[in-house]
Amino acid sequence: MKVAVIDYKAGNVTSVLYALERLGAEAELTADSEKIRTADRVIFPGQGEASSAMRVLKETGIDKVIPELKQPFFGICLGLQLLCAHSEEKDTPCLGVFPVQVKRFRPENPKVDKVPQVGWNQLEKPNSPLLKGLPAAAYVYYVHSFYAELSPYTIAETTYTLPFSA
Ligand SMILES: NC(=O)CC[C@H](N)C(=O)O
Repeated sequence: MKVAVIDYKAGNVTSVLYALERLGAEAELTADSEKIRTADRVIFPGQGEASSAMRVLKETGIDKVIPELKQPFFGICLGLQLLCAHSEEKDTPCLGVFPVQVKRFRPENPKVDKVPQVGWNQLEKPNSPLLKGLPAAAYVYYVHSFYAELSPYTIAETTYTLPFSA
C-alpha cells in the first residue's frame, strides 16, 4: 500500500515515517501533487504554525489537492487543524474541508492549565470504525495551544479546559 506523507517543510515526519516502515507500508515524504493524488492513503503530520504551513501548501499547490482527495486521509494535530475553516493561530484561513473553527485554549486559571497543553491525555467518546481496536480511554500525546471545536464530524473527544475534537 502506497502512503503519501505530505512534505510541508515542517512537521513531525520522522516518527510518522518510522511508524509506517514498522507497519510495512510503502511510504514517501512528498510535496508532489500527482503522488499525493494517486496514493492509497495520505497522512498530514503535525507540528508547526498554521499561517506558515498554509503558505507552503499554497506555494506547492497542495492546498487545492487536499480538499479533492477521496482516499483515506489522516491529519495529525496541525494536519487536522488545517482541514478546518479558520484558525485563530495568526488569524489564518485554512482549507475549509470541515466548517469548523480552530481556537486557542483560554484557561480560567492559566497557572494550573498551561498553554500549550504538553503531555498525555485520553480519547473520550470514540464513535468511528477508524478507532476500532484502540483500548477504552486510550492515551495520546499532545503538544498544542489550539484545538478544533466539537462538531458533527468529531470522531473522538479529549478534554483539556474544555472538550475538543481529538
Ligand atoms: N503540534 C502541533 O501540530 C501544533 C499545532 C498548532 N501550532 C498548535 O499549537 O495548536
